Amino acid sequence: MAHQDIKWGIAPIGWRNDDMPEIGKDNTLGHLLGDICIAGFEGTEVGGFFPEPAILKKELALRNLTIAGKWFSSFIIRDGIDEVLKAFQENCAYLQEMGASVAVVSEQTYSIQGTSKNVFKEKPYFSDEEWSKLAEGLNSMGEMAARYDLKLVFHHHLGTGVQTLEEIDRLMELTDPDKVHLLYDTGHIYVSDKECLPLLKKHMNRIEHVHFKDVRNPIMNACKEKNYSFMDSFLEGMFTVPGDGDIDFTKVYEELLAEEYKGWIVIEAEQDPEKAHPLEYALKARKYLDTELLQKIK
Ligand SMILES: O=C1C[C@@H](O)[C@H](O)[C@@H](O)C1=O
Ligand SMILES: [Co+2]
Repeated sequence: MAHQDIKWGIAPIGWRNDDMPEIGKDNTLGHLLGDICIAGFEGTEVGGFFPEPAILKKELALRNLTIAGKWFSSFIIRDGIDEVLKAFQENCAYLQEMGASVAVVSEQTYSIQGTSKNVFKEKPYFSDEEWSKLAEGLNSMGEMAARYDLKLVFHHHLGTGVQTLEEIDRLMELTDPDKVHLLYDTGHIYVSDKECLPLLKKHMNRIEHVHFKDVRNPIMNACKEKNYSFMDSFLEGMFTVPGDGDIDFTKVYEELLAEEYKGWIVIEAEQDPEKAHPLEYALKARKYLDTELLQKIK
């Protein structure tokens, strides 16, 4: 048992959403960080609205919070690796300055996550040539991340070319395990493949960062029925905090402990903050983690 090896965070996405910047735009950094403290989390990930490092560091230090990582959209297939590395270097320098441990990367070439396309039926697929280009590019990015004391963790995502377990298998096979690690997001793999444990069991040795996102089955099924996009689905309430949906997080957490996972688990539940009060949901998550995971699982 090693509960103490896990750091618990909560992502800004319940307060403000980078995929739809108008959502929760009146929620300030102070409001977010204050809520994170009230709910008893140790840190967060960087949101698009966060200020420059000097200001952010002060706000975090005042509340004894830390930064786990930050999302980076790569377009390796579309733009080529040289172009991507220029922007990624800046991202890594920023994260190193913030004392983060991971650089979260998602390949967004052909992604439909920000479009009105049906997220359940219209995901893109890469050609063999594109897979090779992606893997080569990620290896270079992983090398760069390591130079900044960071681990590159790849984020599989609905509506992208790396969504299903089969696609994650392929990416893991094609990339160097010392350079490219995996971010395990329960919600994305559950909506994609209807289960989340097989990915965890198969690729535990590559997982270096975790997002706990729960899914409400009835809403997911309704969104599928209505051919909803990714954004319409989360606005409808497809995702929620652990304990409030249909994923059994006790099994997930037991497996992480059994495999001696060390690192961050970040609660990440995008919903419309007008409908799902961010602090109320952060407290709901905290209560579930305390009572069902931390106290019961030995
Ligand atoms: O980690 C994430 C970051 C978001 O921007 C993304 O769309 C969300 O679904 C997610 O899992
Ligand atoms: Co995620």
